[in-house]
Amino acid sequence: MQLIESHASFGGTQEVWQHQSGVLGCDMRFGVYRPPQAADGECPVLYWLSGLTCTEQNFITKAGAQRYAAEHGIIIVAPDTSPRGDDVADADSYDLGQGAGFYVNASESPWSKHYRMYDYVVEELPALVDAHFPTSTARAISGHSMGGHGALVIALRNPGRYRSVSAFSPIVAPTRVPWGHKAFGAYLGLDSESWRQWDACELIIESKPDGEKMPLLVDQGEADEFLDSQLQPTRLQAACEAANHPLQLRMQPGHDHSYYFIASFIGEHIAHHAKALYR
Ligand SMILES: N[C@@H](CCC(=O)N[C@@H](CS)C(=O)NCC(=O)O)C(=O)O
Repeated sequence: MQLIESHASFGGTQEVWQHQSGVLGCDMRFGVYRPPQAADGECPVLYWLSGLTCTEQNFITKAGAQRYAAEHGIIIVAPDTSPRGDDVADADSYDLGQGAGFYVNASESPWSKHYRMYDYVVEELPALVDAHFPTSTARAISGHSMGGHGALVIALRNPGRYRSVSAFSPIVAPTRVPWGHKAFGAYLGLDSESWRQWDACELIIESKPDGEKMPLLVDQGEADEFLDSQLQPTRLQAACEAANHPLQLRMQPGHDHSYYFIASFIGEHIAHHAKALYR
């Protein structure tokens, strides 16, 4: 592991680390905010998954999360959004290939060689983080847009692994919208039956009545340019109602899809996670 950046921030440090990922078969970078409390003992970890076109930089430079992570004593880990490198498959468009890993394990050539972001976020990255940073066993997960989809799917598929989950403007039903059709068609193949295990709404509808029902906190801007075409949060509302799954969906007037929206509510999300992480 190599330290790429370190900046003092709110009594802690915002760091960027690089490592060789065995799961993805390439070098990967991730941000780690180390709150002041981590100097004296173990802290819980919030994993943040960013959206299309992002690297590990977008969240750490734009969300303003450090102030709240320092206040609550939470380590925040923010990985890149796909495998990277000249020998990693890519596409010309912003919504497929590098910067658009969709937090799935690809089964189709040429993507299957490197695109295993689900295994990276669920297995390899937490093991690495736990080995190198003063983490407690308590974990939470959140994300934005494609990363909101990732956070919801990862939490729903791994009962007991996370204490809380939240999302900003998530792609709640990728099997039913253009971004998902394009990415899943490429990464998972044309048999859409295999897509359903990567769709938050499908996972909720298919969940066992007596399984874990972790409450979902979702913020969505009403002026989001992708609201009707790609995000469609009413699908999540309907799935949660049908399956009796607790959901707090907050429609936020005037807000768009950008990090200005995330910065406006990240403090409330971190407070929400802190309650579960320090319960
Ligand atoms: N219109 C955008 C679509 C991509 C987009 O809005 N990405 C969101 C996540 S889905 C984002 O976080 N962008 C980076 C940023 O705002 O810093 C583009 O073509 O770049």
